[in-house]
Amino acid sequence: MEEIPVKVAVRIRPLLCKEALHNHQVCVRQVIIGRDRVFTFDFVFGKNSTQDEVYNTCIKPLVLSLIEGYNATVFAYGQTGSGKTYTIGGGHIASVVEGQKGIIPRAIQEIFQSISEHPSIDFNVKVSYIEVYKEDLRDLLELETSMKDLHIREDEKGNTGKVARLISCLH
Ligand SMILES: Nc1ncnc2c1ncn2[C@@H]1O[C@H](COP(=O)(O)OP(=O)(O)OP(=O)(O)O)[C@@H](O)[C@H]1O
Repeated sequence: MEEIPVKVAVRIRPLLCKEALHNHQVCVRQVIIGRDRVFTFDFVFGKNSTQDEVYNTCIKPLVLSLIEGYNATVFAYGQTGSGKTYTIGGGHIASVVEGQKGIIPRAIQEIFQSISEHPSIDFNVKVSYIEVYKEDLRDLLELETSMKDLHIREDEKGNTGKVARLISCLH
């Protein structure tokens, strides 16, 4: 059977304390569009799922294939407050406890671990960290100039940078 190149995972976050206090209910049951278009997903993570589980199931295989020379893209998509930043791990990374770390710090750790295990191969790691908000791009690694006019450009082969695509986070 032909392998499907795009995989979709859905993650349901737990209710926040303030939501529980206001007696909010988890509203996700099944994703249905119109009357009968029920959607299925490659992975489903419930409210008790851990960062470790999400990373090991969905991301680790991609990072390992990246080391072998394949391209990989991971992005989070969802309405505001649904848990994209938490899952991607793009918040205050340094202050996050180990088990709570999201995709970015775990992927970076794995990439450099693999590089150190392959001393005979030359690796070139480039990182860009850009927030896409509506039509605006913001360089999160250069905050002073973050409001300058940024554009995504491709080289003649259509490349935009592997790591940037691996850890891109759409808002
Ligand atoms: N799986 C989870 N377990 C525990 N808390 C979570 C989880 N996912 C999200 N949260 C919490 O829910 C809140 C909203 O999550 P987050 O900021 O990641 O949403 P977001 O989709 O990035 O929102 P925005 O688009 O507004 O930036 C945060 O307080 C976050 O810590």
